[in-house]
Amino acid sequence: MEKLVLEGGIPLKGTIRVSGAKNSAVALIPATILASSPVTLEGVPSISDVQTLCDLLEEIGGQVEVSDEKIMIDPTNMVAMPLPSGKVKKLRASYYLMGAMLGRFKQAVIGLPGGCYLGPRPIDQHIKGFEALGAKVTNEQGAIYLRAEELKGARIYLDVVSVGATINIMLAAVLANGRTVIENAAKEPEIVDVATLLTSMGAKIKGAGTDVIRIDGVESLSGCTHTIIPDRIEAGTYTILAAATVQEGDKVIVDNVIPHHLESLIAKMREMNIDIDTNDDQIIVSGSNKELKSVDIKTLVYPGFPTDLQQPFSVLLTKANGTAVITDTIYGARFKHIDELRRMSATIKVEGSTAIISGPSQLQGGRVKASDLRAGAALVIAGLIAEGKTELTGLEHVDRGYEDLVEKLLGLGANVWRVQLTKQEVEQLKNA
Ligand SMILES: CC(=O)N[C@H]1[C@@H](OP(=O)(O)OP(=O)(O)OC[C@H]2O[C@@H](n3ccc(=O)[nH]c3=O)[C@H](O)[C@@H]2O)O[C@H](CO)[C@@H](O)[C@@H]1O
Ligand SMILES: C=C(OP(=O)(O)O)C(=O)O
Repeated sequence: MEKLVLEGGIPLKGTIRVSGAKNSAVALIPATILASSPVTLEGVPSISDVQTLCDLLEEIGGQVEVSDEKIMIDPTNMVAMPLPSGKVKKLRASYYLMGAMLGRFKQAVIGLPGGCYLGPRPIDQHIKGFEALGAKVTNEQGAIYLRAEELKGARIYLDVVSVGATINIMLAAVLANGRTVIENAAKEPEIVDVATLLTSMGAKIKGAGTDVIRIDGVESLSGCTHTIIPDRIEAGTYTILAAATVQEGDKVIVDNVIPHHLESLIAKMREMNIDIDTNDDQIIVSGSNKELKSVDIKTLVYPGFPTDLQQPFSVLLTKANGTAVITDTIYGARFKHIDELRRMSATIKVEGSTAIISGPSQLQGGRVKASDLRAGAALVIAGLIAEGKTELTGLEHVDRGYEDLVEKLLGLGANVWRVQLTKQEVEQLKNA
């Protein structure tokens, strides 16, 4: 086990490159199960969620070859092996094995997923979709059993706009007989990315990126090559980090971005008085002497402000003048990082699904722990703007979603390093 040590207060500048999107990669990898020949994915981030999914595909007989941001997956010899526990609990996106295996084998046994604990994260809409397509679905001792004689296209209205349910139903429907219509579908860019891969494999999908998706089932799907979109959440994290650390006269360039994916964030940052420009594939944050203004944010489904950037953004708000109100309408309990920020001297109150930040305050370095992935990202930013040193544990969460974090931060001039925890520190963490 390791901790990340961050020296606070160093102004950052230069260029930071964004990797392929975690939330696309973790859906595209299971989607390859549906093909009858090898699929190559390009721009795959080297993060632990990707590694875990590749291991799971190997467990069911897939052949996976990884080289330099490229993964070749040969699904030819895959079988409907049950995956009731073990690695499936390490990540949220293992739920995509349900849709993909049901689609290909008409049966699957998959353990309930893990991932960030953000309050309850039900999968009832995924199951409603599978059942509408003709599957019998049961939950037996923490594993979901799915079985269908035949999958038949259906009209499915999602009661909640869900990224996971939209993608999972697409995966199950592409090889079903007839037409499936998903109404009230999620519109996140990752859904479009998955639809693009499936279409290259031969699927017939219309409307991905809108709230009605139509899928006409086909007989079979074949291999192809697909390049993953850039990670808008990683890009947003570094844009926030840039605004928090760049000094007057300097710039931070966040490279390999689709700026359109981050319009809600960019608009809020401009409201705060941050100098921010975009070109085709970069976001440029320039340092200035302008006072940062507090803004309120409310997380919403895409294209609204992403819940995954709420925690990093809360750190930037501790530097702003005035009172900021953050409301998370997607995950009302996504505030575990706030206790740690308070420990670092931030003035923040949490009331229900709202956090109220009074700024500005100068954060102080300290020992803090990441409770989940974006809490970890938030605390990295906090450590970089704090006075003194910060030691961050819980890195297994951060490693799920940020490729080469230390190297990328060093590239901007930060002083950060990873250190092995002592036995005593490991004990202290276990007892905390
Ligand atoms: C691997 C992945 O892509 N994870 C992302 C995905 O998670 P995930 O796909 O799990 O999130 P959803 O979009 O499904 O969740 C949105 C909301 O719907 C609720 N819900 C969802 C499904 C369901 O069957 N029933 C139900 O009630 C959830 O509790 C939540 O309140 O989208 C979230 C919202 O943008 C992001 O924070 C996660 O980073
Ligand atoms: C919540 C997240 O991930 P997951 O759904 O994989 O837990 C995230 O990426 O912020």
